[in-house]
Amino acid sequence: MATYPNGLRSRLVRPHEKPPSGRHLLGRVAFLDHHRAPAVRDGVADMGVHLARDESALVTEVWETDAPPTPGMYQDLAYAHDGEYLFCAGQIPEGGSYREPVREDYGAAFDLIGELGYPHVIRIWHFIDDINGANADGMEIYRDFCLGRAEAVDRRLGPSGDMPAATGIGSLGGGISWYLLASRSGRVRHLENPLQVPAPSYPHRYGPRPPKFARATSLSPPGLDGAGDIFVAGTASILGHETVHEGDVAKQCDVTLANMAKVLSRENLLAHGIDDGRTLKDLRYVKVYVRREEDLEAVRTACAEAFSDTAEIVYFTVDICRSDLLVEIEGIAPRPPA
Ligand SMILES: C=C(O[C@@H]1C=C(C(=O)O)C=C[C@H]1O)C(=O)O
Repeated sequence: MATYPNGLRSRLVRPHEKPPSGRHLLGRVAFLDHHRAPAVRDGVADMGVHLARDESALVTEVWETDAPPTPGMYQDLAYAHDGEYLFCAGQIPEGGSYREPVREDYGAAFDLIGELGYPHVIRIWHFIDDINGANADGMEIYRDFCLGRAEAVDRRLGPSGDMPAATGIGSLGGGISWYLLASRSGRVRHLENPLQVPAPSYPHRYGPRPPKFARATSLSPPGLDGAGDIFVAGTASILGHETVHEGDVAKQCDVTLANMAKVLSRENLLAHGIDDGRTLKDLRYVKVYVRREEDLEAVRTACAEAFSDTAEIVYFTVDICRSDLLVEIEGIAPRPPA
C-alpha cells in the first residue's frame, strides 16, 4: 500500500515562480484572464478559470500528492487519481439554463467517484459566470445552479446526503467551471457553524432549492485519525441565514472573519467530535473574493491583520452568490506537522 507522509497539499504559484518540484501533481487549476477547458496537459489534469481581471490576480493552484497519479478524461471531465486522492474538473458552457447541465455534470462526477472508488468528497469549488444575472427563464443563475446541484445530490445521495465544504462564486466568463477533491480511505468529517443556519436548511426565499454544502470539511489522512486538514468553505457576512451589514464592506469583513474563526474554534471542533482547535492564524491558501474594486484595499488591510504573515492570500474581484454580499473568504488550516 502506498504511504502518504505529506498527503494532499495545495500551493498557489504566481506566474514568475517556478512550478513546485519533488512531489507529484494531482491537479492544476489556473486562474486566468480567459477560460481553458478541462484536459490532461503535459500529463496533468488541468483547467483554466476566467477569474483574473489583471496580472496581479494571475495564479495557479496546484494539488500535490505522494504517489504518481494516473490522469484521464471521463466524458468532458479531466481527472487524476493516485490510489488515495482524486482530483476532477469540469466546465459547463455558457447557456440559457444550468439546471440540467449541472445535474448531468454532477451525475458524471458521482459516476467517476464510484467507478474509481473515492467515495469521500473533501472539497468542491464552483465558478459561475454572471452569478447574480438571470437565466433564460428569469431565474437568478446562482439559484438555477443550486436547483441542478440539489437534484443531483438527491438522486445520488438522498435528500439528507452529506456534501463537503464548497465555494459557489462569480467568474468573469466561461459558463460554470468547477472542480473537486475526494479521498478513498481518509476520514472526512463535515462541519457546521453554530452562528449560521446550515446552507441545506436555508429557507425558500433564497431560491427553490438550497445550496448543498458544509461550512468546513476535516480530512484526516489514512492512518492519522486525529486532527486533520480543515478546508473552510467560502464564508461571508451571513448570520443565521441572513446577510448582515448590507453596503458596509468593513463590517461584512468582520462578520466573515468571525464566522471562519467560529468554525475553526476548539469549541466547534469538539462539538463535531474533533479534539483540536484552530484560529485564523492557522489558515493558509486563502482566497478572498471582493465584489467591488474600490473595496479591495479595505479588505486587504483586514485580511493582513487577521491572517498569518506566512499565509498565501490571493484576491479576486468577482460577484458573490447573493447580490448583497460584498466579500467572501475561504482557506485551509492544515494539520500541524507530526
Ligand atoms: C457564502 C455562502 O455561500 C457560497 C456558495 C456556496 C455554494 O453554493 O456552493 C458555497 C460557499 C459560498 O461560496 C453562504 O451561503 O454562506
